[in-house]
Amino acid sequence: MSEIVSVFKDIAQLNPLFRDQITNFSINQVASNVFDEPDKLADFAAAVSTGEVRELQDVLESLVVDDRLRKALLVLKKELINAQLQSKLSRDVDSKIAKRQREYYLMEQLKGIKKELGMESDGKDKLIEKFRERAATLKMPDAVRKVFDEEISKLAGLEPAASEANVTRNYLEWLTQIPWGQHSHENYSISHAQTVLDADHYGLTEVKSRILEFLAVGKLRGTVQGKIICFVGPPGVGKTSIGRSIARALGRQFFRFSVGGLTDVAEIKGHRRTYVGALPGKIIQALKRVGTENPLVLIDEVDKIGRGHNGDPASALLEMLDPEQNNTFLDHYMDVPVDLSRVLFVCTANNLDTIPAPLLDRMEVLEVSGYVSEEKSVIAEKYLGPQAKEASGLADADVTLDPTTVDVLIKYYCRESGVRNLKKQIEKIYRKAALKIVQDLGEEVFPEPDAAKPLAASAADTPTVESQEPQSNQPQQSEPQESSPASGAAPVSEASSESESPSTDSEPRASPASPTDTPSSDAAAQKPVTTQERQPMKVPDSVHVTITPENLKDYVGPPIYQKDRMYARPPPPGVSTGLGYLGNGSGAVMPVEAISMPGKGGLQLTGKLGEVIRESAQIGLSWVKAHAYELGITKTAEEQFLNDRDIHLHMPEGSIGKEGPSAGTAILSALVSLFTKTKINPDIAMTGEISLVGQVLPVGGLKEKILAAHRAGIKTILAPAANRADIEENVPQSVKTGIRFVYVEDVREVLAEVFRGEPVVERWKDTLGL
Ligand SMILES: Nc1ncnc2c1ncn2[C@@H]1O[C@H](COP(=O)(O)OP(=O)(O)OP(=O)(O)O)[C@@H](O)[C@H]1O
Repeated sequence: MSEIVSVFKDIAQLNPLFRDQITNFSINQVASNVFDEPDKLADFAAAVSTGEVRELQDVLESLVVDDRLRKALLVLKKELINAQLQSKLSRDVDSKIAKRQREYYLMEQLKGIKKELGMESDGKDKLIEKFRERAATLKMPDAVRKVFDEEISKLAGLEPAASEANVTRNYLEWLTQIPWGQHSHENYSISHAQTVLDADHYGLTEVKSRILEFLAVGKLRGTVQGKIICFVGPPGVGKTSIGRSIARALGRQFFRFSVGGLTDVAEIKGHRRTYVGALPGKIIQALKRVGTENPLVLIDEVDKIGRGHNGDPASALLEMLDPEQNNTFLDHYMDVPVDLSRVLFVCTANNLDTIPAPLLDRMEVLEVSGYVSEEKSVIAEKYLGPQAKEASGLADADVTLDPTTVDVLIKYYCRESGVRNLKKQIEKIYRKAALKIVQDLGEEVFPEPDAAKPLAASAADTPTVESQEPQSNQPQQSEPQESSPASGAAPVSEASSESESPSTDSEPRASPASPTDTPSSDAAAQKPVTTQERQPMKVPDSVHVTITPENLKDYVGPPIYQKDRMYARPPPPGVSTGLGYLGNGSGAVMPVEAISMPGKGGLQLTGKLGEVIRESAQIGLSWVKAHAYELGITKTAEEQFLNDRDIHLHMPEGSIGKEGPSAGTAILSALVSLFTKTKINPDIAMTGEISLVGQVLPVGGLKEKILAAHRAGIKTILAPAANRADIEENVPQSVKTGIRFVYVEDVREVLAEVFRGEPVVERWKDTLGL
């Protein structure tokens, strides 16, 4: 019974909503189906419809409750709930629709009013008009024009707020910002190019003349299309900056990007438009940035391009650079062919070995080799020094970097083949000099007028102070402005020239000045803001600074290299001098050290040596063992040698990896020197691969090795005979000056030269045929 009562209660609570419509009808229906006592129907219906619980209970008690009634009542309750829900839903929907309609109606009215007033046209129309205007100025190829038209009509049909409209709009932005058919006027004048190249770089004669040849061909052909120049050389020799100079000489726009460590193809070919945040690749971005179809694009570090899981960027680069296919370069984002054939591509690399072969094949390689000390000092004097002086604000000051100081810098601070480090040191010197001058002369000579004024303004809490200040300064500034060249007036002129810009600024900005002043009632809480430009300050003529070798330490700290050479002269037996070629494209003088100690005939190798160089050491040792008697190491041909001793061979500067076979002759000489207890003259350096029977085989990287030897003051170089032509033809005479070259085919010739006049050679004269 209690269950029935609770159902009745529920019905009674739901009921008032449906009093007039559903309830009576349903109850009558249910009642007529369920109850046998028709006279009680009316009472029941009335009780339910009024929701009077007590009455309901009374009615209920007077009824026979059975299963039929229970079921009937549950059906009734369900019906009521459904009906209530439906009515609620339809009411909600109705009110929402009404609200939308109202909003739409009002918005349309608003648009109409704005249009009438000429306040704003439809944003989309404006956008489409902008794209059309842009496209009209471009010479789009037909295929591109077709895509453009399609995209425009697509945009026109889209609701501006739709995400698809955003994608289309971005695409059209890019499509209309590619400089179709727009190019800068090119200048193939040889004399102009010569002037520009000489103004930017010292030396590099070979590179410059190759560039001029390239221009001459361009002049005759009317184009330099189909050429990819690649500058190869050690770091800091000017590969990137000469690329910039070529652009300047040709009158082309310049864009540079580096592909070092790049692993994602999308960086070059772009993302597909379907991705969120998709962008075109670097070259399309370059075209957009420079706004011409024929820029010079410099691709840095092409030898360090990576290989990711996401495709092979080198192949994408090949597609971009290859003159055969780049007139229809397809960027994933743009999805229309873009003609890159007018772009002049210049690549830079430290090492040719790691450039993918198909790419290298299409390049015109120009070697930019390192500099010898004399070249470095001219570059420092004529280029780096003046640039650094100007950059430090000392252009007109009497701050002199003595030429002898530059020599000391080169010798004890910057021994590498490039000039980047030298440039950094020179910049450091001028920066330090600037600080010293400012500190020594003090704030009276170089006052901070700007900082003082806003502070005073806020302290005095008068908004007018600031606007008065420029006025009061205005008359002052005109006198010292003229007298600024006068020595004593320098600091004053600076103070006044600072205030010159506010005075010119203050007039047109008189009105914006007052709003900034208004809130200055609580000026303490406000950060002082200014539109004034700082003016450079002049160093008084009374200041004279000379950087000499003696005071150099105050500017750049103690020397990095303490000695001219690694060893005191002459080094002990077991030390020879090799010439190495480092992975970054520069050469280096690399000593080889060998010692022996009690042991069992083992060979220990250290100095971060690669597989091939370890093999060279094994070959060298085997050769020495095999010829121990002839060399005078053993007394008889049968005598066992090295049974009770170990050898340790080391190549200093262990942090630098050493690869390749070219240290063979130096290793062998070090071993012979060790066993015969004969010293080797450190002025002799050598390079060459050795074979087991004692042949000396050709090696690479000679130009850089000779440059390094030149910088280290080496007097004699022993090189493989097979490299003679390479050295005589390809290495500039200036680099070879002062060095004697000995070309060798066999290790015996090496030993004869290295130990000339020593007992080891005397003993061996017959075998050597001396
Ligand atoms: N012959 C030169 N004359 C004048 N300045 C030079 C010369 N060679 C190099 N420089 C200067 O040295 C600096 C370093 O050059 P740059 O950056 O072009 O070196 P890089 O060869 O591209 O090095 P990396 O391989 O590390 O990229 C530049 O400021 C450049 O102007």
